[in-house]
Amino acid sequence: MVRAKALVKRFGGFEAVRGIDVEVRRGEAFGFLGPNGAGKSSTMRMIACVSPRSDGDLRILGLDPDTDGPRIRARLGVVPQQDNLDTELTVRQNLQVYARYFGLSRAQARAKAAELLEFAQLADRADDEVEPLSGGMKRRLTIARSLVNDPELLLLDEPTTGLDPQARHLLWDRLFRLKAQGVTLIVTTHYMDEAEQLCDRLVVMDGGRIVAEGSPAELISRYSTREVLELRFPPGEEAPLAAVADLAERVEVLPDRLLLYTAAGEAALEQVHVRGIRPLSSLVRRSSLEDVFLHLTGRTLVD
Ligand SMILES: Nc1ncnc2c1ncn2[C@@H]1O[C@H](COP(=O)(O)OP(=O)(O)OP(=O)(O)O)[C@@H](O)[C@H]1O
Repeated sequence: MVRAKALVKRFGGFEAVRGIDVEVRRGEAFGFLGPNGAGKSSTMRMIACVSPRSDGDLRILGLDPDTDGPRIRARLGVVPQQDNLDTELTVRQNLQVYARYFGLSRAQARAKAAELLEFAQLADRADDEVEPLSGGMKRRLTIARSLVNDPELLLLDEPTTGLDPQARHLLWDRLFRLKAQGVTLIVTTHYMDEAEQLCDRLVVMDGGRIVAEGSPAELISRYSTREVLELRFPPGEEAPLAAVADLAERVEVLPDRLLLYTAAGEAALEQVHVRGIRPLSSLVRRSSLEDVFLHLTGRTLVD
């Protein structure tokens, strides 16, 4: 669906995307995970054919965006980072008018809007204005609108940023449904849990480069241990790093806590107690993509 080789995006002298190789296969959910400024949106905009590449090779659906932009765009759905719904129109009209842009007849546009209202679980709000909708509803409507042309490939830039947990889960559920229908998804996100939930494969980006690639499970087993013991200490107090360093394969020091990477978190915690170390709180959890990112870059995803 997408093949990028040594893909570069420059803004003046600044390289936002610094020679990345990416391959997205039909039917998969593929993710770009990284912190703000990693180059995710810049990459997405090149794939969406709205921003030309500066260098390297890019094929979308086997076509070249430089020469075949309109043909590619006709087969894509794009959900931008900011909702750009038409607030002059009702929920239903947003879908119908957009469907007409894509060349559907009036009757086809009406039928398509009805189908997508069901999909977005907005049928009961069909004739309401857009403005009073919740953030999650607006997001679902934006996604529904991106589907009017039955796209093979759907690009979602930070689909759930700013939404509450319930709204996020509802939205993920809609995306799972699309995937089950065979739509290929490409998602950018700085939420590790979103990447873990949604993506079959992903690349971790930082500073315009890809720093790791694989399935969430592969990345976690390659770059982290099975478990993590988190120890929190009072603010301003120096964490007893030397006293715990031998209890883990690796220790990360964050401003408010120590992270001990180990296959056996409970056993390590027992030793912490045996040694008379008294953290404010402790937690044993499974490793996540956040730990992968921390290991690869020395920074947390959301600072
Ligand atoms: N139009 C532009 N002109 C100049 N610099 C830009 C432009 N768009 C993006 N950049 C810069 O390129 C870098 C990558 O930005 P990009 O938006 O691709 O990152 P991102 O990973 O999507 O981050 P975010 O999560 O904040 O959207 C940033 O340093 C950004 O300031």
